[in-house]
Amino acid sequence: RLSGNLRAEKTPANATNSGRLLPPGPHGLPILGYLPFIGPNLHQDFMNLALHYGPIFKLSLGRKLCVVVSSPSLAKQVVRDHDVTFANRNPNVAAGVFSYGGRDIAFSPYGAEWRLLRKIFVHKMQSKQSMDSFYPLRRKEVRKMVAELYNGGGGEVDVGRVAFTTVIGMISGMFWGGTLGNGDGDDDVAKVVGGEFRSTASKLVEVLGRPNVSDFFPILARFDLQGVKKEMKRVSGGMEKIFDFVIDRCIDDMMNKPRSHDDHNGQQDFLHSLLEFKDQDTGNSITRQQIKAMLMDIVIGGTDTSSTTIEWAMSELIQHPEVKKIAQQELTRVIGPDSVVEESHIPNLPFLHAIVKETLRLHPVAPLLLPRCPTKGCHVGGHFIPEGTKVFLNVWAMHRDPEFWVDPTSFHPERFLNENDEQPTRSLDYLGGSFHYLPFGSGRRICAGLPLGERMVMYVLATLLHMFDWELPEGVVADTKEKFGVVLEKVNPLVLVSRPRLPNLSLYK
Ligand code: HEM
Repeated sequence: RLSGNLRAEKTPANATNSGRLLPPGPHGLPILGYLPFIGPNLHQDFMNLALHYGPIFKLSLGRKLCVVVSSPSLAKQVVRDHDVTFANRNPNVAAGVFSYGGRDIAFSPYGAEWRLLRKIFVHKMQSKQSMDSFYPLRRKEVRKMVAELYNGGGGEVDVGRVAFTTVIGMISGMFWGGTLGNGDGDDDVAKVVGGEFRSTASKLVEVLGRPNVSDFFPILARFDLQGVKKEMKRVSGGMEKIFDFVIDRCIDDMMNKPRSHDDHNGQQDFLHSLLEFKDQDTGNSITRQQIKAMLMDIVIGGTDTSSTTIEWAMSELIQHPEVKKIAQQELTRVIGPDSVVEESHIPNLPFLHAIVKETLRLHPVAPLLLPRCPTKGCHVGGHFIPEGTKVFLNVWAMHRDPEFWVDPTSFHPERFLNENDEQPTRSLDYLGGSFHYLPFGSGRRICAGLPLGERMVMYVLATLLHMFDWELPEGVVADTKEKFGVVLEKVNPLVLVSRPRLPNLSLYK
């Protein structure tokens, strides 16, 4: 549990003398810094250090100076008061490879290119109109998931895997559904591309999460001692080939059948929109490399984040059957026992929203967000943070701080229901103005895919709970052991058995 130390934001006695006093922190060893003392779960180690050194501390990981911020008021200074200074990233070597040296949205430096890419992404893919028009594609994947679970006949189900397959199917449909379909039609090429896309996407995330000595000792980076860079080049090269293939098909398609691809309620797939894009002010298009970098971001930022959240939610629910029961009662009330879930039902499910919020509080998939990097020296909480420092916001610790949360380590979705809970809850981005709940980050670099992430998580979770009853297999005990990586995963994948819950079995086919 957190102690008062975490909240004691002491102003250092000599801060005014030097004006450049770094935060306190452990010394570590020469050259290696604190690296040998860090365990696999960085977010937990950082919380323990915060208990000792306070809500802002520094440590060296190899040659890299890092600062960790663990209180909402200091987080606010970083992401709001000094938002522009901290709107830069510090990509590790593997991220540098897949993003073409930071030419994507997630890792490009704050500036005109980032603004343009983010604007295109948000307008073309995340606007309500686009989201609504892509709904048939999401629905198709959810229906497929239901049929597969039903046809599995109650065997054991790896919930994270099912969620991942569904989410990646939704994403590929939105990318190039108008060009290739989702790979489940008759087109053999589409099938191969779809299958390869799924396996390459998994591999990409896995390589990105590998610890890499080059990240801590830039001087050694050119030797690529563990071969992470080489492996990332190989895997992202594979993904690039898929993107190139589909982009070429899409261009052919546009030349042969101009403006014909509007088969999703008048909305083209995302790739068509990107290829047709022209900046209103400059008339410029975006380059093929920028398109591919953006697609990489969506694959990496949008898949595991969403499917892992679904797995964590199911994991908590299986350990809290009373909460699962209330959620299923809400679903029956809103949707009825003779209908499947539609996205239009989602705003009317406040209790399910509360479950997802509580899941993201206890298991934020990015417990340290994506690290920020100040473009110039800056003061936070009276301490000096030099330019180029890697700055982590430990939201995992903030989400468990007893100053802000009653009984913080327990799963209580009710805490997110308030006197307005009669009103439909519309967004996971609740607490917009406060800084003790930041599962999607905050400020200019807040998650660019929040609307889509929210829709996918809510829709898949609602369907799993409405259509099926879930239990642990005989003799299996549930747990919530977590593993730090690109996303905060479960150590032991959640395996459950399912049984149809609705009487009308034709709804499962
Ligand atoms: C449950 C789902 C998701 C969670 C919890 C999540 C969380 C996050 C977090 C914590 C960040 C870093 C924010 C910061 O530094 O302040 C982020 C960034 C980002 N996310 Fe998500 N994300 C989710 C889904 C998605 C989806 C579905 C997409 C795309 C389709 C996406 C695309 C991105 C991108 C492009 C960025 C970088 C934004 C920038 O640097 O400007 N995310 N996300």
